[in-house]
Amino acid sequence: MLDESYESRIIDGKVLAQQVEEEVRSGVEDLESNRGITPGLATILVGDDPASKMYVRLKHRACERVGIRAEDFLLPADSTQEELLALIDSLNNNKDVHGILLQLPLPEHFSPQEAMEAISPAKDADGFHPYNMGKLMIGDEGLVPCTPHGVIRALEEYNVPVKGKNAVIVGHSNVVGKPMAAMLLNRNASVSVCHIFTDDLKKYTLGADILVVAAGVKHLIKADMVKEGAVIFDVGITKEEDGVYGDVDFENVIKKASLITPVPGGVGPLTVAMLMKHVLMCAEKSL
Ligand SMILES: Nc1nc(=O)c2c([nH]1)NC[C@@H]1CN(c3ccc(C(=O)N[C@@H](CCC(=O)O)C(=O)O)cc3)C=[N+]21
Repeated sequence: MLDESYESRIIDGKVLAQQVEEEVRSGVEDLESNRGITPGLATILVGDDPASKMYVRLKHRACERVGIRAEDFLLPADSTQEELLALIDSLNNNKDVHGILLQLPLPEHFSPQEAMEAISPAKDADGFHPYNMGKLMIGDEGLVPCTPHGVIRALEEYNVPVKGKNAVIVGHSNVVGKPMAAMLLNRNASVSVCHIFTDDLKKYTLGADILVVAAGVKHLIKADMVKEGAVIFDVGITKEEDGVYGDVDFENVIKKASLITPVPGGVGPLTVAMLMKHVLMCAEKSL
């Protein structure tokens, strides 16, 4: 079991998420009393993948907690790209819908890129639209992807210095790795992005003051791969019969880390809380 002297090193994502949700709830109340607007999120789920259904449910429950109106749109797995685009178009034109979340992944025969581009950039609560991604790249952070935004929020809450620090990201996905790199660069970290083709991962991770791991490989990061005092964010989730595992060998790595997120209860809840913040932002900017 975990030595209790390490407990203060754990970044509790649930506590941070509660704090963010509290801010959102009060923002929602202000918007309602000042402008008579109740923020609304439309979620689109295509097919009935159990994990995706679970994630959408988590988001709906968060909406309930903060007072955002959530509407659930379900399309059968065998519906067409055209039907999906028609739904997105109707939601783009719906004044009561301020944020649109298209749950990923989509079934094989869809083009997720085309669908995400069809979402109005102003309603892009996920921050996945190329327009919002482009703004992020030039340092104008508005609607940014929720998971990296949550990591930045945690760094701020814990007063972790970023400027001039070595930040290493493992994973170069469009949803986590690439936007995370941009957000850390915007804060003047020296950023390295590693991925599946990196030939000596340890060479990079050993130099990391801030390490963000989003590879989706259970316990990829071992204690001998991290620097003493590193701040570590574990974005991976691997579900097995006996439990949920992160990309970091938490029990051993915590002995070297100064701060570390657990799985579950780390980056996941924070991601959902940032989504709530983004829906509020969309509603505040709506006409
Ligand atoms: N358009 C889109 N936006 C997303 O934000 C998005 C998506 N598609 N597709 C799937 C991923 C996954 N994702 C998670 C959200 C919360 C937890 C979360 O809160 N997990 C809990 C429970 C973990 C468990 O028991 O499974 C935790 O980590 O403590 C996890 C994963 C959002 N995603």
